[in-house]
Amino acid sequence: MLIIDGKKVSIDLKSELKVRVDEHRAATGKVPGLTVIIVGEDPASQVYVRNKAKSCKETGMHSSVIEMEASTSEEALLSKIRELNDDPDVHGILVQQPLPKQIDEFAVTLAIDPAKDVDGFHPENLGRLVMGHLDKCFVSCTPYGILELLGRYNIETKGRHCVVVGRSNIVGKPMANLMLQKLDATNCTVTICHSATKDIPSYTRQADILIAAIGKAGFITADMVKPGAVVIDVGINRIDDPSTKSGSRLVGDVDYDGVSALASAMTPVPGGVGPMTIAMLLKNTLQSFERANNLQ
Ligand SMILES: Nc1nc(=O)c2c([nH]1)NC[C@@H]1CN(c3ccc(C(=O)N[C@@H](CCC(=O)O)C(=O)O)cc3)C=[N+]21
Ligand SMILES: [Mg+2]
Repeated sequence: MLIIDGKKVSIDLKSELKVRVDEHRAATGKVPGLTVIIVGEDPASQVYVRNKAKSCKETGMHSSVIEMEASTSEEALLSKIRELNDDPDVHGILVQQPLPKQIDEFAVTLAIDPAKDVDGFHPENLGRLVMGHLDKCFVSCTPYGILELLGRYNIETKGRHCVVVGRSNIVGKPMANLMLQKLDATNCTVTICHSATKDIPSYTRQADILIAAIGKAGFITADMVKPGAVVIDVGINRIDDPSTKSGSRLVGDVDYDGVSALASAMTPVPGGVGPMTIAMLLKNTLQSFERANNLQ
């Protein structure tokens, strides 16, 4: 079984991005800038925000983090976003989700300038993706990272059956629509399963490429997978494990030990899709900078 090493690919990709950032700095004196807004103090969110800032530094990009209190009003957040929309040194804006319940996530998504929406969540970006205008949009980072992995590992996709389990706006829907496009690492027949699907295993067992984005630890078991399938695990679930120092560990949506015995290739958790999500965020931020400065 081939382990699809997202950690390694993300390191390669970040060093490729650094070369371009260094060239831009030398030529223009400017570098791409990413601003992350975090509202409240969710510890998991803080870990991601720190990882993002660290990766920005590694690639020579500028990063700033704006921390707002959990009680922040929607209007205060929207006004901060408008300020960043107008700031020419900010090329990417990311508002960490989930947001506190007094704030409407969709209103926030709509407020971000689509040209700075490096998450690819704005309907203009998701709409362009669905219509296949990928050169003019931002592709949401997790699906984009999975595409990059399939491409770099030369996974055969054309005409094969891709089953996506999960229909979120940030993973399942963009992922399924990408796999439908006529590109090198896509061009699949696509099925989407979700919480109301009757008999999910009857679909997953038909998958040549199975993408699990359910948010439930170990949901995909060996009996649900066709021998030889390529299995992509998007899940990031922290579960209790008294045998570890921290008392918990990260597992995916796929039962790794069972499924790895019959899959032909598989992403691990951690070290699979997660690090690629961050690398693609930086790639999108660089792309935004290049568009803003007519460097493409
Ligand atoms: N507006 C917005 N955009 C996001 O992209 C976004 C978000 N909100 N909210 C939270 C989720 C989650 N997310 C992750 C990114 C990287 C890892 C990652 O690097 N994971 C490492 C391990 C990290 C660890 O050890 O905790 C891995 O899988 O190997 C995980 C999770 C981005 N998210
Ligand atoms: Mg879902």
